[in-house]
Amino acid sequence: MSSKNKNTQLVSSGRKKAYTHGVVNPVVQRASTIVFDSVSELKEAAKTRGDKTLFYGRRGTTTHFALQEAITELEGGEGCALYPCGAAAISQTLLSFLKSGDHILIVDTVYEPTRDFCDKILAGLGITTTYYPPMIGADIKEYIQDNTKVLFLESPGSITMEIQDVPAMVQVAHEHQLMTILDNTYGNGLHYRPLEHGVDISIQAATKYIVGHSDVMMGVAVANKKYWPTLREHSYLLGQCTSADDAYLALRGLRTMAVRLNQHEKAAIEVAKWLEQHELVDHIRHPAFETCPGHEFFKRDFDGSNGLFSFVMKTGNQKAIDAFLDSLQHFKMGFSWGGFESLVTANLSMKGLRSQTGWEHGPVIRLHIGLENAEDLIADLQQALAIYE
Ligand SMILES: Cc1ncc(COP(=O)(O)O)c(CNNC(=O)CNC(=O)c2ccccc2[N+](=O)[O-])c1O
Repeated sequence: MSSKNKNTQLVSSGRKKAYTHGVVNPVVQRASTIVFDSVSELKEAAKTRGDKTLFYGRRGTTTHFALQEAITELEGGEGCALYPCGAAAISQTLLSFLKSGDHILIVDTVYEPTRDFCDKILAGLGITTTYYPPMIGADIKEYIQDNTKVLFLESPGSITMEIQDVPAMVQVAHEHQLMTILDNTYGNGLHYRPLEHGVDISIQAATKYIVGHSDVMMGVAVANKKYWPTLREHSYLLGQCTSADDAYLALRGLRTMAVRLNQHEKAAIEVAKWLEQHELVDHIRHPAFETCPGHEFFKRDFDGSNGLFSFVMKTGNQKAIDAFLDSLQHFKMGFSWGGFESLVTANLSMKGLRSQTGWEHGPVIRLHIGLENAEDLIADLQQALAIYE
């Protein structure tokens, strides 16, 4: 389904009368205990307790069911599991399908806490990880071992924004009976739907664009028909649940996600174009720009971009970076993105963030372009770059 049709879907999905009781939004149904009036009623509920049936708080309530339905439709899957944050969605999804002795392939540009989870938790469970270069494509087959179970992708990659050739890699993975999981926080279901490209499970930090207001932590994982039953049951056994209030706020964010993303995309391209011509900037790492590795795959596979991109300075040192960051007024330093506010993070190098790919460029500055006026953001960058040396 194209993104423009998705606009209507984002307004109408998850609004069954059973969830809304006749008003526009779902009710906020907070619960631990669900009570039953008879043994037969309890037995009936137990039969479908994992499938949007009121049974126990940990299985969710109608508020959760409404959000799960909407995100399942957004990503085009069989079912959606909810988690307390994006990192939990990643770690608990991996734990749902791996056992000691297994081996996994993780893209080298993966979000750093995902790397830490693999190196510090999975390794301790006897699960080994190999990181692969993001642009490897079908040559991923060279990395597959007899005990490899999962190919994990994140496209674009964190901070350096490389877009992967997902269909080519997924084809090789499936030829070798691997499960494929993709961190789709950037693609958000509106601009990229991994399951349409053969991926088995799409994960998002709903914390970002789905919630869209920097006030809820949440993760979501949408699986296809083959993997949904296991994901649903194992996320339950791992005790993964979220509050009805957060589910309500995430669904509320979803309703305006298309409109917000239009503005994020428009302003980010305007700011990136201004930075592209700046004498201190080496190149732009925005998927919609030819200077971003994998731009050809973005053009082929994505329906749009958002407020997140990086740019690379020709030169710089920590002192210059710190002075640049401190002088910014509208761009705030903070560990997240996808809300209405503009944010900035900077890395002098990619040391410690990559193990398979070098970084032969200058400092990387990552921006999240919020909903402020683009001219104001450009003026802010202009004055901060003026003192950069
Ligand atoms: C692609 C992707 N996938 C998962 C998550 C985690 O989501 P969560 O924050 O809801 O757990 C995120 C979180 N995004 N946050 C950021 O990128 C901000 N930077 C960090 O969180 C970060 C980066 C490097 C090292 C440590 C951190 N950190 O704050 O933990 C993500 O970008």
